[in-house]
Formats: sequence, C-alpha cells, structure tokens
Amino acid sequence: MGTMAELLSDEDIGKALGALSEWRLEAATLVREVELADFPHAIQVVNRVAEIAENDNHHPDIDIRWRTLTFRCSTHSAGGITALDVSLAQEIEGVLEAMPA
Ligand SMILES: C[C@H](O)[C@H](O)[C@H]1CNC2=NC(N)=NC(=O)C2=N1
Repeated sequence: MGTMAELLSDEDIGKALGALSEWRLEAATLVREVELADFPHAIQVVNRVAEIAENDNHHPDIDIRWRTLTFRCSTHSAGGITALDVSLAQEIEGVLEAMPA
C-alpha cells in the first residue's frame, strides 16, 4: 500500500471487511445500513459522525430515512476505497457501539 490517497487492492479491501462485519462492498464503496431506536437517535449518530468527518476532512455519503441510516464511504477524489475509508468506517462503528440498542 502506498500513500493514504491511493486505492486499496482487492486483497486489502477483503482484509478490512473481515474486521468490519456489518459493512458490505458495493460499487467500490464501503456501505453500512443501520436502524436506530428512533429519528432523534439517528440524527445524534449523524451529528457525531459529522464531527469526526470534519476533523478528518473525509466525509461519508449519508442517507437518512426516518430511523434508518446508510453510510457510504469512498474517496471521491481517488474514485474508490482508500485507507481513509477504512478508518472512517471504523470510526462510524465506534459511534454506533456507543449508542443504545
Ligand atoms: C479539499 C478536500 O480535501 C476534499 O474536498 C475532500 C473532502 N472530503 C472528502 N471526502 C471523501 N469521502 N472523498 C473525498 O474525495 C473528499 N475530499
């Protein structure tokens, strides 16, 4: 693997997905759908993820439908998945783990 902005190999993506069991690969993007307790909890997650994304200057695409969120992580400038997306997915998991079921 080279610099952070370089696309990961299929092998690296496979390894990363091995540790991100709730995530799937879709169109060169890491995707995770999650249903929260209610709409305010979903928005709380979005706000926490937004803070992390802004700190990292790396932003997921987020779909909000009532209490279901879909996060899509890819590096737009690179046209696919980089180490930045694996890190972001891990951070999103951390946010979700801190939420009530
Ligand atoms: C200038 C700034 O670094 C870019 O616009 C960043 C911001 N956040 C980003 N987020 C993601 N996911 N992909 C990008 O290419 C990207 N580019």
